[in-house]
Amino acid sequence: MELILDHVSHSYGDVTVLDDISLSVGSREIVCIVGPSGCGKSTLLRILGGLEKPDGGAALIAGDPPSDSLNPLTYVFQDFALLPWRTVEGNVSLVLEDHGIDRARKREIIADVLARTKLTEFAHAWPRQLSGGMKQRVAIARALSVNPAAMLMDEPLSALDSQTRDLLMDDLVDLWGQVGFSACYITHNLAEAVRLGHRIVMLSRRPGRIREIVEIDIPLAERANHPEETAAIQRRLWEAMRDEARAADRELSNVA
Ligand SMILES: Nc1ncnc2c1ncn2[C@@H]1O[C@H](COP(=O)(O)OP(=O)(O)OP(=O)(O)O)[C@@H](O)[C@H]1O
Repeated sequence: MELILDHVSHSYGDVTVLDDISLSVGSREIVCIVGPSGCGKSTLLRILGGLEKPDGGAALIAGDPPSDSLNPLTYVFQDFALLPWRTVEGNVSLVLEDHGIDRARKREIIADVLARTKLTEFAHAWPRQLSGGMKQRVAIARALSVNPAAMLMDEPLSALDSQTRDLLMDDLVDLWGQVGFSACYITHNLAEAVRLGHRIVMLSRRPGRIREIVEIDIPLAERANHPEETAAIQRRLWEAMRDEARAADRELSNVA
């Protein structure tokens, strides 16, 4: 299954947020979207997920989701969005309800995703007992449990400290090696994009237009062993983005 944005434009009132965006997220592909504050990254993700209808162009899905997919698209948010009154297991089980799955199969799916996200021993813990990194693992386990064709990830690691973020990036790389998920992954953090993205789509400041698409052909699992190449890509992205990021920052502070 492929997610496609075809010449998408969008405005809120008089403010044009996205201008003529065309991109695709293929099967087993992680596409990272980077760009200055307010350039429309979250809007793009909502349009891709069908939560918002674009003013111009179209969000399309080509091909079929995996046959056992319960939900073709799932979101992972920065703030984890866990229910505090449900345990880890209960939070995952929530998204499996109303799909007509029998209890044994549900238990099997939950055990599988908790194992993949290294949460087995925390199955009965409450969200308040977990660190930020663990909470985000639960959110990722929950997203994976429906076997989505693609995950829509809106700055999933940005609420975490840098060490936890590094650990979770390693976990996401491992997970991708195991289940080969597809994702559209929004981030402010270029190091994250260079570590996790098969392709990086760089947007201009608002109205967001595609400035550049960078394809990284170093396999995800090997990137940690190529610090010089990845640092060079990150530097180049930052050089291309710096002036726009500064201008966007000034623009936003003027508004405030
Ligand atoms: N529902 C809405 N109604 C009106 N304006 C909106 C709405 N959603 C977003 N905007 C505006 O659209 C612009 C783009 O917002 P969006 O959140 O998509 O950008 P972003 O690149 O994700 O921002 P950031 O990097 O700061 O998270 C911003 O100026 C924002 O204030």
